[in-house]
Amino acid sequence: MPPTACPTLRHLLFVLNPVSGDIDKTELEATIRRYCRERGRRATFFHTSGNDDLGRLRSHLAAHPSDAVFAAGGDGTASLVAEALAGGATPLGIIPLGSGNGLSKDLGIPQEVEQALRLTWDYQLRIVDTLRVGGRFSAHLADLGFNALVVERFDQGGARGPGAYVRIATQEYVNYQPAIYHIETDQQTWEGPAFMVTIANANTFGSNVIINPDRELDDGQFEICLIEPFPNLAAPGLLYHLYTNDFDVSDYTRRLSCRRARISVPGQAEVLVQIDGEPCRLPTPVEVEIDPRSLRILGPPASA
Ligand SMILES: Nc1ncnc2c1ncn2[C@@H]1O[C@H](COP(=O)(O)OP(=O)(O)OP(=O)(O)O)[C@@H](O)[C@H]1O
Repeated sequence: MPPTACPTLRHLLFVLNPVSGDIDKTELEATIRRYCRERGRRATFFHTSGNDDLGRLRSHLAAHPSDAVFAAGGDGTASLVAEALAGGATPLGIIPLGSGNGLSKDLGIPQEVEQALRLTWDYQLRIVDTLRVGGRFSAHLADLGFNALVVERFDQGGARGPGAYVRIATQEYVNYQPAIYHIETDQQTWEGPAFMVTIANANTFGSNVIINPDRELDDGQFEICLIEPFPNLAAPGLLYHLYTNDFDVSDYTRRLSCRRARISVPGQAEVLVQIDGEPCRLPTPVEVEIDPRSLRILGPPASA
């Protein structure tokens, strides 16, 4: 018998992104249907179109309430469903199908479909913070600078997967010019050049780079994680620290913990930002604020 905090989820909506990942979605739909039927659950489906999905999903949820909504796609689909559910009582589940799947990894959600589907009946409910970055919703990580540029190029290109990301990152690194940032938080002010500026509600990118170690999705604060310009010779050491949970050890990193921040780039009226894996251009200054405990998420049970 599950604890009362985790009621049985009978009607599950799956939001499917037909173009994410390399998996046949017709077969996936049949797998989900069968899995749920065998366990006495009802599965229904909503397909994203790439056009006003947030508005369409909100209308669908208002007309057809369900006990949980699973995002079956990459980080963009997880963030879309998270935004539609934020502030409400219906929890988000994630079936990771994208290239990175950062939010699902941060939550410890299994990366294999049948294992992730276990969360339809065996889960722990988490209530996490979300962010507003320049008025846009973010559940996971947003950034300005180098990674935002790589994500934009990746988005514009046809190739998917971690290999394509690494190839683009290597090409862009050669001529990359760090910008100057002016950052005011509710705690402090910092100004200087930065290779990248990450606005982190969570810990880890889909690439497994740990940009914000030892912080929680539900700690009521976020971090601005700065990587300052570094000489080429320092790159391997820096990467090593980023992959080994040692962000603060490097000479080229610093973190600002806060609840509110304003980020400007002197001389620039707008700036490229990636938010939960999707690139966009935002007017400066970019205002960031936290919405504490605003999203319910199905994570693996503590015993998993
Ligand atoms: N039917 C569709 N046709 C074209 N694009 C779509 C469709 N549905 C969603 N999209 C677009 O897919 C993007 C989100 O993709 P998502 O992040 O879920 O998967 P992915 O890109 O494969 O994963 P990752 O970001 O991990 O590489 C959004 O830009 C969205 O507009």
